[in-house]
Amino acid sequence: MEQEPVKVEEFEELARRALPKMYYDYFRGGAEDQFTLKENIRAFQRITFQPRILVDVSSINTSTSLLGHMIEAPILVAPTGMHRLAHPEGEVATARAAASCNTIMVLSFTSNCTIEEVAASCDAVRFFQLYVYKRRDIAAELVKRAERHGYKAVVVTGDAPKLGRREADIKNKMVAPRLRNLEGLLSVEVESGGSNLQAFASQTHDDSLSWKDMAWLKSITSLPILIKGVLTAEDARKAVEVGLNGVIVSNHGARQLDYAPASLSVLEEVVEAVAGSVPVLFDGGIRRGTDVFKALALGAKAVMVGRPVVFGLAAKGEQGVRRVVEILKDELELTMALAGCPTIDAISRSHVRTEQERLRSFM
Ligand SMILES: Cc1cc2nc3c(=O)[nH]c(=O)nc-3n(C[C@H](O)[C@H](O)[C@H](O)COP(=O)(O)O)c2cc1C
Ligand SMILES: CCCCCCCCCCC(=O)C(=O)O
Repeated sequence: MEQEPVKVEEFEELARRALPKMYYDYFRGGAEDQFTLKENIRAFQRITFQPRILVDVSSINTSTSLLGHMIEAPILVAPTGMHRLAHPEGEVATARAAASCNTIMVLSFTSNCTIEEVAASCDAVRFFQLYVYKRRDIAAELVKRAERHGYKAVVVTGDAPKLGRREADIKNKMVAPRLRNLEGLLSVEVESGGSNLQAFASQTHDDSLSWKDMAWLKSITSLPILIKGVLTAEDARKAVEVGLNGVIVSNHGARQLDYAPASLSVLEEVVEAVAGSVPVLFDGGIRRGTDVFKALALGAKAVMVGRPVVFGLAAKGEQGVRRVVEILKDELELTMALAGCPTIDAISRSHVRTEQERLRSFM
């Protein structure tokens, strides 16, 4: 009998066995040499703990609030495209799992289930991720639909003027289904000798999108707007200047610009740049509760999880996603106890040590 995974990483192998190679490669892959993909994981290994002892940790509380919404733990579901390639129930299963874990799912613009189907599937707080297409009216229409169906924030992705070069998809001649949110709005014929995702994105994504356009985005919605893909203090300051409501430190799971820094390695400078004016979220390489703790200690308000969720979905549907989030939460809880932090607010910068700090301590 197959053993139940005891750590999140184990879902990847189950997903590999469950999926056609083309889809598994799409979900797992990064851009080009996949340097950043490895760095996203290695960056966590370079941070160690400075735990405190003899703290009363008989009761641990992982709950926190984000933009006024209470969640059971600061672990969100990142926007990832096309969940029906992982499981027939697609994003509806993911949304139900997130809801049962009392956390927030960020629905991808490139979902297979529609904004409306996901909204109707369960009662939970959810955000909507937006790609801005050359056809601006489509963004306006989808944001309006998300707002009408109770989504609580817009996450605009800023790191994908074009899609990164994912060589496995090119080799596999990756074919994706049409995007159901776009039915009746856009019909694009894609002919490609390689990945039809890349071909589709290069026809549709607005690669002229700039900071100036954030005023337009604010004009089409009253929802809070978070910008996803920030990797520098400079961009974090611009996000605050143009009046956005949150910053997400992310390199898109290393699927866009290869040799971009590991998200974790730039988190602190972004946190310092925004100086508490808006929440800073984080994604890229979260595989353990210890990773969640490290990101929070470096100043993230919450983290988002991409691949592990999709692998959980591919392996075991809704229950698989639920287990992934639960395992991360249980590990976070244990880490908090062992580090001497009974609450999320108790996690501080002084609970972790970077590699530079460790080296300096030898001098
Ligand atoms: C299969 C896959 C699809 C993704 N699709 C989207 C998307 O539609 N929109 C988006 O903003 N980010 C997308 N991302 C990036 C994730 O939101 C997130 O930044 C990344 O997965 C975090 O890294 P992790 O996978 O190591 O957790 C995708 C990532 C993966 C792996
Ligand atoms: C013919 C339909 C093609 C649909 C293409 C969708 C592009 C998905 C991109 C999702 C994403 O951000 C990712 O990293 O992958």
